[in-house]
Amino acid sequence: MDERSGLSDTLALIGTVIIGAIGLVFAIAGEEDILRLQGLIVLAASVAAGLYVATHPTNLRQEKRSGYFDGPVRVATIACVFWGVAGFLVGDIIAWQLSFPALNLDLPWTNFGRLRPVHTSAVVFAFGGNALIATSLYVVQRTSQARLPGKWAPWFVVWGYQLFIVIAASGYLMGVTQSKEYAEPEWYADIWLTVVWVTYLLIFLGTLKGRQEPHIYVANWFFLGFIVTVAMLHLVNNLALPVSFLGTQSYPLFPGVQGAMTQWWYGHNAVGFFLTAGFLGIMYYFIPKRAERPVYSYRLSIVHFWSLIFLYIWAGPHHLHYTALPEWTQTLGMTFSIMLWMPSWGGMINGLMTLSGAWDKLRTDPVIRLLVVSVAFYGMSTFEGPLMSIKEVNSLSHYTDWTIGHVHSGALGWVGMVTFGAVYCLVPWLWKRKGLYSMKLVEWHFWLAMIGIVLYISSMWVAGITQGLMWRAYDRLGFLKYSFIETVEALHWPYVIRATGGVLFLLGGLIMAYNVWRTIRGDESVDVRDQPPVAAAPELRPGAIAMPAE
Ligand code: HEM
Ligand code: HEM
Ligand SMILES: [Cu+2]
Repeated sequence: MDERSGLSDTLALIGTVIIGAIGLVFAIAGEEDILRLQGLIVLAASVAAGLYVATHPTNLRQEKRSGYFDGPVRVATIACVFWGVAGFLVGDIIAWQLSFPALNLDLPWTNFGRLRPVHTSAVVFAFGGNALIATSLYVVQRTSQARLPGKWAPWFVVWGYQLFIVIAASGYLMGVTQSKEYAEPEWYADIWLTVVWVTYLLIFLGTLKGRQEPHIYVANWFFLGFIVTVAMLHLVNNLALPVSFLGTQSYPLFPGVQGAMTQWWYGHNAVGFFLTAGFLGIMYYFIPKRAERPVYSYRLSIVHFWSLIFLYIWAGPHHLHYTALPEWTQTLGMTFSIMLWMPSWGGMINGLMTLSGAWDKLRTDPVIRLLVVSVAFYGMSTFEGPLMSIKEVNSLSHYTDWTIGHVHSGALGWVGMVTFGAVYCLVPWLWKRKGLYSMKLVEWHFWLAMIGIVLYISSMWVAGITQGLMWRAYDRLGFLKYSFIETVEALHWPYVIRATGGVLFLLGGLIMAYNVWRTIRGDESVDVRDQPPVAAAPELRPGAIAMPAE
């Protein structure tokens, strides 16, 4: 064992001891049951991590010789599938609750209010976040021809992130929330995420620094943009003062309309950088790789990147139309949202046209189909978004299920499908299998998810527009034509249809989990002939990006 690896083991051990000590303090002195319980979880996790580090001393030189650092990527891939299924399940439960309120069961931890953030965090941060961690750490190594730095840091990122998810979700179930959408976890979970995220940034940058390729492939720009911006958003939006360092509650630093603006600057850019930029990184690697075609226009991909990040950051006020926010701010948000349409569609065209000369693969390879359909949904939701940001349209759509439909055309259609495609590519590559266990099952997954999405978003358009029009209907004397409860009753059937779509989408997710499990277990592929040979295409390089045949 050389000196440096000895040092990294010692540092890792010190880290686990510090974290374990913090867990112990919360477990003993926490002022609320939930904080004591979470302290115990942290303590148990650190003890397990500490034991593992202590019994697995490293030999860095030998590790380096073993090539890419893929253990953490494998864990994140499995976590993505696991949390995906969990998140879809909770989403469908709350969808049925909206159709049949009795399903709230009159218990605090099963009611809609607590389960909704469990759903949103599970799908966005746990399913989506693990997909991004897995793909970014996979892609940056391949396109840089370099190994992730450190011995324990990449493991810390992946397991530390899972711990954050467990702390956040257990908190929601027991009623802990700071009531900021998509940023519900309280101060202590936020601090933990900051530590994990900064480590993520450092290992990503470290890999780029050690790259053997002079050029930084465009997917890495998108991943880096996502990591850096999410760090900034997370820090600013979560500035808060805890009531007590041994209690869960805190107060945000920004009051009133400034608080609202900060929240939606965050919320909107969580969409822009988490759910969009990061997943575009996936698109720019996995589509060319799977199709064995160069990116249609590398120049356009660079323009796509810079225009996207420049425009997205200003569009947040479209979430606060007709509020106390100054008029000019709302107009600014609307203007930038409309401009966003262009780079978004430029990117969509770039993704779709990458298939030029390989369109037949759409017929033969359901994995390519998942990836390509996701790009089509990207185009659809980024057309709908600018439309909804126009104040006159928003006056109808805001507060209605139209927004929920828009969210899920992006979330199920774009984020979901592109992730499924990436997972189906990654699993045979990471576990060095000849192919997936079954392509037929991928085909099934594709169709179940597709029909699920169509049911979801079409029912929400109907629900949203019905709701919006009923709310603004007046009678001859100027009275509201409908009482609120009548508008709720009108939504029953659309809600049932949405929840049915959710069942199909969930079934697709379960099929994926089964297929992934059989592939990892090493079961003989039932239809390996129908699959592209694993790792046939050379790695994407700057030159090869234009010419993957090189
Ligand atoms: C089986 C699949 C899914 C079902 C049945 C489902 C269902 C739901 C339901 C019922 C809501 C609450 C709507 C309301 O408050 O009126 C919701 C909200 C939400 N879901 Fe899903 N969902 C699913 C998958 C996903 C996925 C994969 C993502 C993201 C990648 C996602 C992201 C969101 C977000 C961001 C919200 C909050 C929307 C807002 O506040 O405007 N969902 N979902
Ligand atoms: C050019 C791109 C886009 C623009 C301009 C845009 C614009 C908008 C607008 C105007 C709203 C409604 C705000 C309101 O009335 O409250 C909205 C909501 C939302 N959009 Fe988009 N959108 C875009 C793309 C996307 C994509 C690709 C996704 C998902 C991957 C997405 C996810 C969401 C979510 C989660 C919300 C609901 C936020 C909430 O109220 O909780 N958007 N978007
Ligand atoms: Cu937005």
